[in-house]
Amino acid sequence: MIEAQSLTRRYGPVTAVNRVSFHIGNNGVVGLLGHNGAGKSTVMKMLSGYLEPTAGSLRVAGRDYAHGCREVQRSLGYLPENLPLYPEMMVADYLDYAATCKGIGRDQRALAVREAMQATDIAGHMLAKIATLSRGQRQRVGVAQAILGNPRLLILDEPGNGLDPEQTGHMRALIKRLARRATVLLSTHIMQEVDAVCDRVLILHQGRLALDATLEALRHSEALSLRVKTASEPLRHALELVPAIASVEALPNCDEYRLLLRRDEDPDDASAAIARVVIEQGAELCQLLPLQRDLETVFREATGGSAAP
Ligand SMILES: Nc1ncnc2c1ncn2[C@@H]1O[C@H](COP(=O)(O)OP(=O)(O)OP(=O)(O)O)[C@@H](O)[C@H]1O
Repeated sequence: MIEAQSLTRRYGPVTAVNRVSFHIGNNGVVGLLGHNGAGKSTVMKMLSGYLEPTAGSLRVAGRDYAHGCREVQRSLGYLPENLPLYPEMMVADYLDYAATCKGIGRDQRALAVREAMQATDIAGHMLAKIATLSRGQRQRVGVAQAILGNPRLLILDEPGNGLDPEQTGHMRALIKRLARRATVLLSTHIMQEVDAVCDRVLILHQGRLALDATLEALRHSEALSLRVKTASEPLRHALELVPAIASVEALPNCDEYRLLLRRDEDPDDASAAIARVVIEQGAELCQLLPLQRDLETVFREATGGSAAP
């Protein structure tokens, strides 16, 4: 769906996005992460055709942006960071207007507006003036205009902004539903959001792509947690002799070990060998499970040690 090659954008002397390349296929949710000023919004503005790259190439839905992006713009939905809404307009009128701007035909418009309002749970406010809406409600109107006409590509710049916990849950469920038939690229500062909805993340750091990986790969760690009824020194020594294990760490004040596997060891084979050793040592096995890396740590590593945004 998206092919970005050496995408670069400068604002005068500032290089906001620096030779960023990535490919995104059809469907699924890709999270764009990074500290404030990392270049996320600039990437999204270029993808939506709102900003031209200074250098590099961009193909969306098979079309090269160098030959114009009007056609693609009609088939994508974009929620910018600060969507300008017309405060004096009613929600339904605004969405009808947005549908017109998107080129949705008169006969399709009412249905498209109704579907978008229902999906974002804003139908109850359809006759309210936008000026009277709360921040979260306005955010939902913003998402509603982005999904008008069921676009195949959705670019959502911080869609969770200003939502209460209940609405956050609805928004995440909506994004997952939309991702069954569209590619969703969203930026966020919230790690739980990434965890809850994303299949893959792109981490930007100072305008460069610092990491591009699936959540599954990111979470994978080569460590296992072992809990036994009673820890002992002989058990620890026996574990150290298991060929698949690189190191054994006994956690203080509990009967638990953190076992780091050697590179490329199969965790299932290693687990079977560990369970055998525990039994041979006469210890009782309470728990043996793979440890997952937390996303905060992954983010810190990718951005050179600074904490999650
Ligand atoms: N119109 C502009 N003119 C000049 N510099 C800009 C402009 N827009 C963005 N920048 C600069 O480009 C860099 C990237 O900004 P961008 O808004 O893309 O970052 P971001 O990752 O979206 O940040 P945030 O998380 O704060 O929204 C920053 O250094 C910013 O100051």
